[in-house]
Amino acid sequence: MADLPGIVVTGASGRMGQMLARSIAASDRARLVACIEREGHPWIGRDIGECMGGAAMGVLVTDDPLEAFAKAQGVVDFTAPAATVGFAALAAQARLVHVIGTTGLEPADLEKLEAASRHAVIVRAGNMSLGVNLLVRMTQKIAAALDEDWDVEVVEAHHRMKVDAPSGTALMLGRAAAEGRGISLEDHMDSGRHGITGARKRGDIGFSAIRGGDVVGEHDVIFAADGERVVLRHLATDRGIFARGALRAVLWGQGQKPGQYDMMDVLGL
Ligand SMILES: NC(=O)C1=CN([C@@H]2O[C@H](COP(=O)(O)OP(=O)(O)OC[C@H]3O[C@@H](n4cnc5c(N)ncnc54)[C@H](O)[C@@H]3O)[C@@H](O)[C@H]2O)C=CC1
Ligand SMILES: O=C(O)C1=N[C@H](C(=O)O)C[C@H](O)C1
Repeated sequence: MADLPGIVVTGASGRMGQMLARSIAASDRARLVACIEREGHPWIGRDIGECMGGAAMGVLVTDDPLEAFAKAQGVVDFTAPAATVGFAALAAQARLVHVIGTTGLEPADLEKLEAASRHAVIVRAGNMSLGVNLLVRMTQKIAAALDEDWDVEVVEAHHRMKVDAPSGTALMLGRAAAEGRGISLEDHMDSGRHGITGARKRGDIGFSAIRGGDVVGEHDVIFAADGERVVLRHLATDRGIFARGALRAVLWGQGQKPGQYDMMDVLGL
């Protein structure tokens, strides 16, 4: 048991944090060694199992990442951009594998992650599920096979609490379509239409976001031509799919060379 990699979960009281803490504690391939929450959070100093309304797990929630990272080989981080950038610097110092599920990162944040990845392994993906990563590959292949007579639209739906749009997954899918077409997403992205937008620009990749209720995550990639449409769809109904991917990623990252990786590397897709 002591030989298994020790894993820290950040944002432990969150929707994903709780799912990750449960999944890692239940795994026979890793040990949950600490949970982190932000300073002042009511769970600090308490057992994570009891905080989640179950039996004690023997793992405390702390607001001190240095103390937590000192006893770990990996950290799984689904929090918020500012928190993730801070954790990346500390994980790099401690040479931990840092698995990042956080979305909504800006270019300046990505530069800081790039700097951290010179010293340690980072695995980052806007979606850690096997199904979505397969869909990304399919999107790339279909986009490569179709010309600009086929308009590409990415439509996503999430729960009412989600704070970023387009979702990380929608961006992965849009980027895959752009790569398939051999164009840059940044130059062809059409997001948040409103008012007199004018006709759709040929070759653009459109994004629409729905927010409501408790939707875990739904993504459609629509290829629309005159007279026909191809629709690729992924429906997430259980956050366990993301936790499974994240656990696989943190185990895969052990022993890899420092650098930035994604779920395509982990899954060999
Ligand atoms: N890549 C993937 O497969 C997935 C990514 N996500 C992303 O993960 C992130 C979190 O999602 P949810 O769990 O739904 O959000 P949430 O809001 O339920 O949880 C975030 C947690 O992070 C904590 N946190 C914020 N700043 C912190 C800090 N400085 N130190 C420690 N803890 C801190 C918050 O207190 C909160 O408990 C979002 O960016 C979301 O888009 C969510 C699901 C799957
Ligand atoms: O915030 C969420 O919930 C999710 N976020 C990720 C995203 O932005 O794509 C992954 C998943 O769709 C759930």
